[in-house]
Amino acid sequence: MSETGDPSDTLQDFTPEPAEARRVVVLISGNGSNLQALIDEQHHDRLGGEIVAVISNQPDAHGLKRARDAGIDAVALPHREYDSREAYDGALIKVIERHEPDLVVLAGFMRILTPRFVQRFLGRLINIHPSLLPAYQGLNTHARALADGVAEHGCSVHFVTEELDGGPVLLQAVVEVAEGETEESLKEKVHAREHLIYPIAVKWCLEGRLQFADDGARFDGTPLPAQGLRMSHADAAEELDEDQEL
Ligand SMILES: Nc1nc2c(c(=O)[nH]1)N[C@@H](CN(C=O)c1ccc(C(=O)N[C@@H](CCC(=O)O)C(=O)O)cc1)CN2
Ligand SMILES: NCC(=O)N[C@@H]1O[C@H](COP(=O)([O-])[O-])[C@@H](O)[C@H]1O
Repeated sequence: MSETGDPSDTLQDFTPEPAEARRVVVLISGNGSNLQALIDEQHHDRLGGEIVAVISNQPDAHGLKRARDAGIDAVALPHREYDSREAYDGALIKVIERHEPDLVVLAGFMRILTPRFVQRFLGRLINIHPSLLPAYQGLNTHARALADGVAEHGCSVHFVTEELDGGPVLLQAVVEVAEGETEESLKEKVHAREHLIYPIAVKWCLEGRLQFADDGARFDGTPLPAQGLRMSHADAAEELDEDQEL
């Protein structure tokens, strides 16, 4: 972890440590199904690192139970106990830094982060968003996509920047919107693909294959297109299965 805080320093100095030494902190607010997908990959030694803490702004988040059941440090840090977003983010930074993460992963973390927080972890802070960014930034993405009658929807993994859901996209997965699709059925389709691509994105970030740069993101040193790498269901399953064969 670079002391300058400059992401290019952080990433250029990023020499992949052995997998067991790479440390991940996950931030959640709710159910934690994406967290569970990461935990499951870790248990199969396919995550490329270890989840050392799970932190939730919602003390009753089911994801905290998932963390405890997996023997992972589960921390409730209620945002309602702080007078301002800045005060909360300051406390959140301290809790995270105690765990010395190589990567901070937002997995259904429903708080807009302050510039101070983003700059502290820029380049090693990622999020999964339930749309094909740059479409449908923000909340209620499935309902908005259905209301617009789009034929395709999906999910995106991106580096987190100060611009809400505007950071460089790393991976995307596309789902077809069927006739008669409901918000719930579409959410389930997208969730299933999130659970495939997020562990892959985390692994590739920890390995230094996905890297943040001032002009976007890179995969194995090559600049990524604006919508990142599109991963089909088969691509993602193969990537995970390949590791399974190792
Ligand atoms: N500075 C950034 N912060 C966050 C980003 C980001 O890219 N830049 N990604 C989001 C994740 N996110 C969508 O993927 C998201 C989360 C929360 C909200 C939001 O409006 N939150 C409200 C509270 C909503 C609630 O409690 O239900 C708020 O913070 O006031 C929008 C988008 C994570 N943060
Ligand atoms: N804007 C952020 C956002 O909407 N994130 C979305 O919250 C869900 C969390 O589910 P989970 O708690 O079961 O992982 C996921 O679908 C994720 O894409």
